[in-house]
Amino acid sequence: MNTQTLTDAGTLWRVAGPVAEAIGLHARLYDVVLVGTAQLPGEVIRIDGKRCVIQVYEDTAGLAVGEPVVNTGQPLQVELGPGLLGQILDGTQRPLRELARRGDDPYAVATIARGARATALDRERRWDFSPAVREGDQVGPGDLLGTVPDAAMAHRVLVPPRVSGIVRNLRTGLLRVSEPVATVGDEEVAMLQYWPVRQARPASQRLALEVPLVTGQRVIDTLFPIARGGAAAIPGGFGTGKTVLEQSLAKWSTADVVIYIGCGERGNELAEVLEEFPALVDPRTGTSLMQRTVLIANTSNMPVAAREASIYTGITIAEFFRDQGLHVALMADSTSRWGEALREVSSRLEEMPAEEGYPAYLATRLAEFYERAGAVRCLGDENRTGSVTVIGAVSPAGGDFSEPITQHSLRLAGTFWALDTALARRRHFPSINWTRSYTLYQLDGWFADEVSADWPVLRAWALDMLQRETSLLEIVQLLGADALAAPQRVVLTIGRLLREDFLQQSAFDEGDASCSLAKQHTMLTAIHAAHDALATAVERGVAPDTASAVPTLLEIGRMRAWPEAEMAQLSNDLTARIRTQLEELR
Ligand SMILES: Nc1ncnc2c1ncn2[C@@H]1O[C@H](COP(=O)(O)OP(=O)(O)OP(=O)(O)O)[C@@H](O)[C@H]1O
Repeated sequence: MNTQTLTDAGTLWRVAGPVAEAIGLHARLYDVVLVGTAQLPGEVIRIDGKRCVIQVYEDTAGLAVGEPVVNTGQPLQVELGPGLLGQILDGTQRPLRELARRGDDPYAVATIARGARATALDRERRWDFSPAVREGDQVGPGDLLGTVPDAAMAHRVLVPPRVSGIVRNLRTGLLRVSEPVATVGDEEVAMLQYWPVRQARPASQRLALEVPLVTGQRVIDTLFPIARGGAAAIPGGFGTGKTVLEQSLAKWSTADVVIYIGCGERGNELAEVLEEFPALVDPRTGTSLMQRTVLIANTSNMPVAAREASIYTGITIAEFFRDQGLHVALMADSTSRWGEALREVSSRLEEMPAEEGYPAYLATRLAEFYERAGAVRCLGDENRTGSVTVIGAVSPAGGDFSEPITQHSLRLAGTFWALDTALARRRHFPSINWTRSYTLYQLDGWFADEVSADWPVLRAWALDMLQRETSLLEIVQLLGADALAAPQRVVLTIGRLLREDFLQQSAFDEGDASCSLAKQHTMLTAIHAAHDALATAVERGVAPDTASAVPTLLEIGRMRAWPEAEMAQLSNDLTARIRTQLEELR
């Protein structure tokens, strides 16, 4: 290619939906360019000889051939620093509240003016910087320079990757994000740092995934736990409870920071998320959950290219908090809408479609996203560890799990929580199907050490009971309950107790929206003891229906309301009464 005829400013040649082409532009792949007189930001996604193909992050209506296209020479990057927590951003990190405020409507997400500019981090706000080093100290990538209070936490200001040297010109006190806090080697280091979104941030070591992200949801923690730093896929059809589940996870899981990417939901649905999320109360602090949340919002009526970028923007911000030694939970709702954006851009590029019209690189792109989940030892001498756990909702059309996004997510995520339309219709929530879901994370050791030595045995027992119940119910449907032997009828009774009294958990029940691991263990122990007593009675010849009808068994349904402090006592007491009642039967 003759680069001599190309310059940093080219000319618009063709526009098709979110895709534009420029000629005469000297650019590298993934450079950010400003398109047209309106200076709409876009990213070079293909270079064909002298033509640059650009995906544009804003509505391209009104662009005309011949308008200028200017290369910024930078890849798509995000601003990182204090002030991110509590923000609502779009896929290219524009602060929506700030932009909407100028238009006076806080939820007028879709009407933000084209080409509107605002930086993600406020340039005027001052932060109280307390240094943790002294001038003359030698520092390297990831070392702590100092902290500033941000929302409810101390935000660590770290030496950026690839920077090292002697600390000079160290400052203290009130500073703006762009003002240097120190010079390290030859580089001025400010709180504000940039990072290209399509590149994973470095860490010193990836760690094995041995600790769960505790969620407070019984079906998850007990049956299908997710590792801190792991990835989960939540496929579910319309109305199966994806949003409620993701909100419960945001609220109750043991994550320090939550990144929520609302990806291409309908405009009004997202408005609901924007209204609901700030109203969620953080159970740890009693203040708004937004204090430790960053919301990234992209509605279907916003440009598709920005939606494509949003998951990379989100995961880069997540890695930034991970590098500070924090545990981050990133939720994407939903990756299907993101995949649709990819499909639309690809079809405009006239690429050869693969499965269901998605581009052939769908699997690679999804993998690039999921692979950025992980637990790491961070750069720096503080011996910090941090993690990013990715939870991706998938909304397959018609609840069909054989479609490409569900199938690829399944291969990439270690945990699969399959939401079930039939369960949701029966109001069984969370509607996680226990026969189709699974976890590949080996966390039994952690639960045995931290909760109770018999946790793995109880968990395996519960899974087995539920599976046996499912097979037996199929027989009952075909042949009726009379076809079952007495011990099989016991399995049906216990399976029902497990489903109704253990797995069901309403997100709207104040006392039960979250359940501690100790309580989960106590509840399961009580059901297990009830099983043993019931099986013994039936072995002695008591009719299964008579045994299953003892009134104390019904009390198992009240366990979820037991106060934490009294549950051990209440459980021992109930178990003893169940045994006595069953022993008295003849
Ligand atoms: N854990 C839960 N506890 C109690 N009720 C729930 C729970 N999960 C879902 N529901 C009920 O199901 C309804 C639908 O849930 P939700 O809006 O999360 O579904 P969705 O899968 O996100 O739907 P959509 O496909 O429209 O995005 C809720 O309004 C609520 O009534």
